[in-house]
Amino acid sequence: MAGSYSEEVPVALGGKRQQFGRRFLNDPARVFHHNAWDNVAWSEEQAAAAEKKVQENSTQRVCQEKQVDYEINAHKYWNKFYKIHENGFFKDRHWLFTEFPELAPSQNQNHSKGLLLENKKSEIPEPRSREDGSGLIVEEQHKCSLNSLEHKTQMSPVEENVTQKLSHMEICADEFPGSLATYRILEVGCGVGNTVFPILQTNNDPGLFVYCCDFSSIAIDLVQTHSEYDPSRCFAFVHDLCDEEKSYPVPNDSLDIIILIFVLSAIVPDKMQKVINTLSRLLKPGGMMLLRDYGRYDMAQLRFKKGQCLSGNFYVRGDGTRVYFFTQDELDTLFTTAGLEKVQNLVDRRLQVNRGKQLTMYRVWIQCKYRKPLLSSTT
Ligand SMILES: C[S@@+](CC[C@H](N)C(=O)[O-])C[C@H]1O[C@@H](n2cnc3c(N)ncnc32)[C@H](O)[C@@H]1O
Repeated sequence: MAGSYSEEVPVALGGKRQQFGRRFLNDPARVFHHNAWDNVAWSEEQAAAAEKKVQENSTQRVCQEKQVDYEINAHKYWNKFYKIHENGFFKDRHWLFTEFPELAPSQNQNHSKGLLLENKKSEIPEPRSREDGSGLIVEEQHKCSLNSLEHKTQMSPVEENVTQKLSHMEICADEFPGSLATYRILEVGCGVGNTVFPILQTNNDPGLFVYCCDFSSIAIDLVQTHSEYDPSRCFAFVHDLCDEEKSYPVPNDSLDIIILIFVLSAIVPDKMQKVINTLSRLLKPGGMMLLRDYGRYDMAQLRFKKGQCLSGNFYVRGDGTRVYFFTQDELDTLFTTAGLEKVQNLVDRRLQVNRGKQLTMYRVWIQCKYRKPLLSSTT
């Protein structure tokens, strides 16, 4: 229900940072004057009508045999999707850096270009500070690096032993792609790279490395053959988020940011928690998980017909791909159970307007940022 969300948008409007744009529909008569209105309040009647539609379209569930097929062949349905649409879908990313400035945190800061990458073993870069406070970690790393330099000048036998062990660890660490990077971002369920390529274009931090994965090999092929795919800055790989046997190509505690954009909703609800737990382990202490996904009663949910419902708020589209519609509380539980702390959990209610056809479409998206504590005990 619209009213059951713990609304944080008004807080954001109250002076800190404006979320999701500034065009408000104060006069309903002006609805067709623009293509979209931000932070639209839902009336009680509208919320009740949405609830009724969901009850109606959820009465008849997809049979068990088909449900199993959608689960075990999920990657095949997405492969089919990308075979048909290639990179023609999910392109609208105008909100990416305004909503997630963490994806390009250093754009206004003075970096000495490539310092760490070029001189990793001999020089120590200046610590950076970040708006979101995660600069603290970088400063800690800086201190550690300085300490290890001091160790190199006068070492006891015990220290030498430790140093040998450390340098062995360094060699192991060097074996993963992007191991020399200072800012590591992983996008899971990246599709054809509609987020990855804007990040690579916009974030010119020489220490940046972007990992991205999807279980659709066709999508990953499209990323890898993209003209802007640069293996020295990016590593795209096929990976099923639900496959617990398969590990990620990065160590635990190594990522600054993990992005999930309209991907958690594509996963069967009873596997979501394990996915978030696993991803959470990959984050550095202080690292953040960023999510944008479908919210409960989004227009797309209300449009489903009877017979497309798999389980509560989980549906299958005509092409065999699946989608879940979240509440803020559900997402909060998923992230906090994985040991992360809430930084942001907002609902974005937008009214999109087709002025030609005089149609109104109520969109509901949820946006979350959750941070791994500096002293963490992740599951
Ligand atoms: C709605 S699309 C979003 C794609 C991309 N994040 C974007 O915004 O353009 C969902 C993506 O999640 C991927 N996906 C779904 N389930 C997955 C899983 N279990 N493991 C990895 N990727 C998955 C699909 O292949 C698809 O590319």
